[in-house]
Amino acid sequence: MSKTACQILIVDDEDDILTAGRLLLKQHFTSVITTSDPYQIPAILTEQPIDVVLLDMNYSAGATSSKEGFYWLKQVKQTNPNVTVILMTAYGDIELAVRALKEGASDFVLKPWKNDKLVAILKSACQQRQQGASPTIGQTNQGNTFHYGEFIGVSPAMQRVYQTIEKVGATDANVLILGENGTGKEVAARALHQRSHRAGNAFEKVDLGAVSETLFESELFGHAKGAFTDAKEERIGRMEAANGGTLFLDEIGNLSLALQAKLLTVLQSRQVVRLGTNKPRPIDIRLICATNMPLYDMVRQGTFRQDLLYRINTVEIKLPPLRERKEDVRLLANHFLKAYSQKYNRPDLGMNPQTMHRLTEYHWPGNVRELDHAMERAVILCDGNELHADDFYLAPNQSTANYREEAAPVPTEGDYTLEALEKMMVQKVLIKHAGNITHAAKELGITRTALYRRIEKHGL
Ligand SMILES: Nc1ncnc2c1ncn2[C@@H]1O[C@H](COP(=O)(O)OP(=O)(O)OP(=O)(O)O)[C@@H](O)[C@H]1O
Repeated sequence: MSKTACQILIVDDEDDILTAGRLLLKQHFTSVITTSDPYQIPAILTEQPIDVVLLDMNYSAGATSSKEGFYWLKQVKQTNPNVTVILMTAYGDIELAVRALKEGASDFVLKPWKNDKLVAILKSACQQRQQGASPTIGQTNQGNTFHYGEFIGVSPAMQRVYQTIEKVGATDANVLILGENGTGKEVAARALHQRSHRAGNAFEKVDLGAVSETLFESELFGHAKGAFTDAKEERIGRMEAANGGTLFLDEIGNLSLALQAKLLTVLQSRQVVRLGTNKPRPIDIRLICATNMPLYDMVRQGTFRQDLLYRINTVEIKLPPLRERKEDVRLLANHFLKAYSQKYNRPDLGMNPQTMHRLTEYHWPGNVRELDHAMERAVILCDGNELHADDFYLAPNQSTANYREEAAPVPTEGDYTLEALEKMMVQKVLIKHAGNITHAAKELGITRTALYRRIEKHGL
């Protein structure tokens, strides 16, 4: 096995860790130096061409605050800003590790480490040093497509998303995913779950925008038989169903203040009480929340509880809108074109450069979901073997362009079919809520999925 050309320094006060690390890493890297005395760090870095420092966060006996780790991280960066630092931290230190990443560490490993994982992290760090750039995650040479799990995209903004998912996926940290509709928040939540030790257990998604105020408690916490009129059977709630796994609360920004208080109580106590009972039941869940609403503004306006926000946002992932990553539009368009030409048996279908240009310039208010649906519709409706911009029915670029009032065809007498009326109603409500799917669906009394289906059906 050829070794990676890389000089690694391990700093830890426990000799056992140093020995285990040295024995493991010497098999994979050209040079491994160890020290149990962090005060030696500046001298070693000055005398030796160290590429990567694997640094423990606590040194004094019994210390757990990680203060020393931050101090030594700063010393390493001051002595040689180009050295890559990987921190070693105990399992519960996730918040500190996140802070360390902000302060210049490149990555962290949980102690006790898994040999394969540690070697992979260090190999990637060494490669990064050699290339002088941050590594791209999940790059595969499949034509001109770039995959990271289910995600497609090469833009720097998406690279940052992949890197954060890699770093926090394996932990139990609560994650808040922010982004417009259709940017991939659920894809990100599933990717986090798949990378966690909970991957073999449930991934329970609750769309809080679709749960009514009255059903919230029985849906989330469960109920006993007879707890209310329709409670014919005992039922466990979604929180208990997620036990041992991940609970994904989508559209958390839609919760009323009263329900926010109820949710917070459960998250703080880590216990649920089924409606109609008084027995608390412990829950072990990893919490991921998502919303397209401006939670920080809502806290300022008093419509979202600050204490709840701080409980759910240990790590934040922001999914960028598609219009801000034009390079990804190209990749996604090619990906969907390939998928739908296969699905609809149109193997000769192609797209000219002008059409691709129009797609990259379009503002995609519905983001990746809209591009996906637009491509499917274009593949189905296109007459020849070349897709044209007209096949996509792109509205002029403006934020609510898809739902402009003048575009709403008012049914004329004799045209009062249910279909026509439904289309008019959906369009009117979308206009009223400036294209906000959650609000429009709520007003129409249907789920967001049902609304998306109707938007598709009526070509809105
Ligand atoms: N980067 C991406 N690559 C490939 N497919 C993507 C990407 N982002 C999103 N998608 C696809 O777009 C659709 C919408 O994604 P998803 O449901 O995760 O978005 P969302 O942000 O949760 O939307 P909403 O806020 O409306 O619930 C899905 O079909 C998903 O697979």
